[in-house]
Amino acid sequence: MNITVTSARQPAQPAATNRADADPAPWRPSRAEAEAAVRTLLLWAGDDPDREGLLDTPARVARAYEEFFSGYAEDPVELLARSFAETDGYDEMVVLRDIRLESHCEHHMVPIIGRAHVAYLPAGRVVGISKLARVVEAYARRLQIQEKLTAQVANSIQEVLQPRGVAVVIEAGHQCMTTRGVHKPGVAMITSRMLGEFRTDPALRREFLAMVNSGRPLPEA
Ligand SMILES: Nc1nc2c(ncn2[C@@H]2O[C@H](COP(=O)(O)OP(=O)(O)OP(=O)(O)O)[C@@H](O)[C@H]2O)c(=O)[nH]1
Ligand SMILES: [Zn+2]
Repeated sequence: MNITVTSARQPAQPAATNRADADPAPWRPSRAEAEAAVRTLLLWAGDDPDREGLLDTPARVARAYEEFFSGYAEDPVELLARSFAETDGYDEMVVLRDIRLESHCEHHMVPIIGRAHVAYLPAGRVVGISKLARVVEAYARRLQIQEKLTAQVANSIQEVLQPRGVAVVIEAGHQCMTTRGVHKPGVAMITSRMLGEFRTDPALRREFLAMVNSGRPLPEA
């Protein structure tokens, strides 16, 4: 594998620099520095990073982190920018239920696994449904707390698509509560963010919640 070693502090280039929810890092270490940090953690855990089984582990962990945290390079505004107006006046709720969610808790950097349900009430334009799942993914693949993740997904859809309302429910298990700390398996954290008509109209909110039928067992981690 080719590793480019650079000691220069590179300014991070978060995609959404114009947005209030952007999380700009002041600089990013090089790949080699990231791998060296993993080596330090292996030593600190009590193992030998030079034994055969661990030789490639720093590089593997760096690659895994690239995947886990690829959301920093995604711009949800861009993802939602393409919308369609030819809907013959469709103005009922559009619901995407059971979007698998894989995120990492910002306190312990361990997985948050669950599902998201996203709905909006079109005001003229609709968006490709995969884009709603991509927005969930763009925010989930960052270090998160569930409340912020839920708000970010709803806010970005509202801001870009400007529908009559947006509803987001996220149900997830936090491995920082199951594999460490308080050790309580089977606990689901449920968060919701209702905007526009979903916030002001209780019947609409009930209709959405009935459709998503939250509370079923969470997906396996
Ligand atoms: N509100 C909220 N809390 C979270 C989320 N993910 C993890 N937490 C909690 O964040 C808290 C961090 O608390 P601290 O006391 O600073 O950390 P800690 O000593 O590791 O806490 P314990 O997990 O209780 O062992 C814990 O209570 C976690 O359960 C989340 O998405 N939202
Ligand atoms: Zn945690």
